[in-house]
Amino acid sequence: MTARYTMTIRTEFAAAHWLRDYDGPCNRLHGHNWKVDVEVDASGLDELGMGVDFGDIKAATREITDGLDHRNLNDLPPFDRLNPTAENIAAHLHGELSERLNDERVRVRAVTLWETDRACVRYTEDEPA
Ligand SMILES: Nc1nc2c(c(=O)[nH]1)N=C([C@H](O)[C@H](O)COP(=O)(O)OP(=O)(O)OP(=O)(O)O)CN2
Ligand SMILES: [Zn+2]
Repeated sequence: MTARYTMTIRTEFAAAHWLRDYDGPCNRLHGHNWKVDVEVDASGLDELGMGVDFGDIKAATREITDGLDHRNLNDLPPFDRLNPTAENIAAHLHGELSERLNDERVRVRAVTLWETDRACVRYTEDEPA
């Protein structure tokens, strides 16, 4: 049996957005306090007995979300061309985090983006066969 450890951190940021071509009030500028849950898998432990230090996951996440905080997402790449839906934001965060954290032992498993307390998207990617 192979051990797998999944670390999860949560952080948040505040940002405005509006949805292009959306038939409803979300096509007007409005804001959310977005919550971000990041799940990271490790296939083993380091010399300290950690999969990945929670602090390292938080630091990598905040490095990205600091650029989104108190901004209008529609003004920022890639959301100046890609609709800033929870789906697209979660996928974007997953890609940016994977570049920072993935290595031979560590994989970003999922990013869950909470748009409100009642609605979230969880983004994952299938491993290539
Ligand atoms: N699958 C998705 N659905 C919706 C998204 C999205 O990103 N992905 N986004 C929105 C809007 O951004 C909107 O701001 C959120 O709307 P809603 O969930 O209706 O938020 P409310 O707080 O108004 O919800 P109530 O629970 O009805 O009060 C819409 N859909
Ligand atoms: Zn919204």
